[in-house]
Amino acid sequence: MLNNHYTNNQYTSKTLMNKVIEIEHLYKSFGDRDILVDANIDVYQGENLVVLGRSGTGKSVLIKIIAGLLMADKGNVKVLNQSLINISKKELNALRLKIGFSFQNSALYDSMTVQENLEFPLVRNIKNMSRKEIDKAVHDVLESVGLLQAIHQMPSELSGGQKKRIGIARTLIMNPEIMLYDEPTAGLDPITCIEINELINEVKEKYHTSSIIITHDLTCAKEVGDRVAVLFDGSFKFQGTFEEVFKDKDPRIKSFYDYNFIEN
Ligand SMILES: Nc1ncnc2c1ncn2[C@@H]1O[C@H](COP(=O)(O)OP(=O)(O)OP(=O)(O)O)[C@@H](O)[C@H]1O
Repeated sequence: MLNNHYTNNQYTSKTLMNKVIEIEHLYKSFGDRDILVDANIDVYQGENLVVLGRSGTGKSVLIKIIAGLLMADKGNVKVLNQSLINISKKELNALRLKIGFSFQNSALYDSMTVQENLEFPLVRNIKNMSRKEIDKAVHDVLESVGLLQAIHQMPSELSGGQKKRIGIARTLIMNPEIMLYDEPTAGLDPITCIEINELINEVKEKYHTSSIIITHDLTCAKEVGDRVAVLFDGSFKFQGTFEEVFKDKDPRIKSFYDYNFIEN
């Protein structure tokens, strides 16, 4: 595991310097269903932004747009100072290398060992790496996620939490500037959730990433979120620190809280 000493929710004005993701007046519909309707949100360098919202409100759609996997209908989306509107395929491919996407299901290749899964993005995207360099990168990233011992295992031999770690490692091996986590603690037991929350904070510290974390888990939101933004009816209605947002007496916030049993 990483060995660092930081305080969660360390959120200072120093963080609020550079915007790494800028979303202005974003619209996205599927057929006649409006999913994102004038959504506005920024992510600042070095912060963990947690996005909360009920099922089907468009949280995954939002991060897929940021990762260039879906196109916006309207609005401005800028990632690392690059506008995604009218971006060329070549520019998008280059940008995607700087974005790590941790999928809900970890998205590992079942027929490959952990080592092969981790090598895959390197071999595919970086030419001229020597065997020694690849081995070192795999070793280092596995050490970072605390799973060096799993290097020769198949995904089917891993627990849900271990798969999640390897999925995160596979994105970290590319040294991304931005991490997008889609429900990183979904389906995990409470202890493993705590470990994944710690890992998300450790990744931020060690890899200097800026991240969006989508979750329904308010403990996760509280532990990893420098800032929290809540999506309702297609746009962000509440933003602030966890404490600021959940101090709000708005019934929409209260109903969210009532379904999560955490200490205030
Ligand atoms: N490619 C697509 N084509 C058509 N509809 C889609 C597509 N992607 C998402 N949707 C719809 O958009 C809506 C928002 O989906 P999204 O996956 O973003 O929800 P979510 O907020 O992440 O929900 P959950 O918390 O349950 O994961 C859903 O109704 C979904 O069915």
